[in-house]
Amino acid sequence: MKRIAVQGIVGSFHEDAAQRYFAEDIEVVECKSFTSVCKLVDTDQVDYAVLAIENSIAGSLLKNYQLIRDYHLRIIGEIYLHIQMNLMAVPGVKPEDITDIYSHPVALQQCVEYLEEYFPKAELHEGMDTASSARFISEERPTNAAAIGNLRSAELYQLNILDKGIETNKKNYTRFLILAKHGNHSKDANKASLCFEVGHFYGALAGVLNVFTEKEINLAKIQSVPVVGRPNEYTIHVDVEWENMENYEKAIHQVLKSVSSLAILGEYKRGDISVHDQ
Ligand SMILES: O=C(O)C(=O)C[C@]1(C(=O)O)C=C[C@@H](O)C=C1
Repeated sequence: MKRIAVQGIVGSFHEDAAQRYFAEDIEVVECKSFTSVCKLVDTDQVDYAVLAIENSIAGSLLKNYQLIRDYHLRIIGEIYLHIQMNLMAVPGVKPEDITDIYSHPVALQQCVEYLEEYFPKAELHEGMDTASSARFISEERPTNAAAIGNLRSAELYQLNILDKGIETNKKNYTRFLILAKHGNHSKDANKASLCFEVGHFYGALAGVLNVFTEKEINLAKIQSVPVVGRPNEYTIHVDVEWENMENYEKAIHQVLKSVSSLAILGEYKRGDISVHDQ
């Protein structure tokens, strides 16, 4: 059985992403941090890891870009999940009783408008993940606190749903990457994640991006990530998609001539944003 590391516990969105991506019996290895998730892959203690990389409301998880590079991990796939957030508490607790709310920081960010409108005075507590926040509420049984998470965690930890769909925007999607220690060349790859650095002179980045245009490669995402210890310097991460693999290979060949370093983090089959709606 494949062993998959995720940050958080059973009932978290990461666990859900792992179950849906592999769609077979898997052993989920619960971790306390994104760093320990990456360490487990690096030291061969798990086969794969699932790592959130961006959310359509909260934006990119920059630290995770850095971790993938630091641990030299390979991206072998991706999955998008439609994220719905819910307010939950132990039975008997009413919205007017709530003074404290627990969840993952990214989940809290996704509900900021709702929290400002309905719970402007509540103290927000950042937990390891949404599911452990739900479990905490379930174990401690506070009469003045609630957690934010998915419906599955409410069910698993026997909490009452006080409000459903509290995220700021209903089109709330998180993209998760599937990571391994070694990449495999996938024949049905139609997307790649690359990173590179360019010099500080005019047109340096535009020159690289133009290569993709010329070769009819779609630039799906561009993200600059600070180089730690070198202020004002960035690694440029791009996700590119193609119809014709040959065009992609030619583009890479060309790009190599104008960047100071290029790493292909992974070539994989692109995930479908609408498939895994809750
Ligand atoms: O807290 C969880 O349940 C998670 O899986 C973490 C996480 C994240 O890291 O962004 C995953 C998906 C949602 O965007 C909210 C939180």
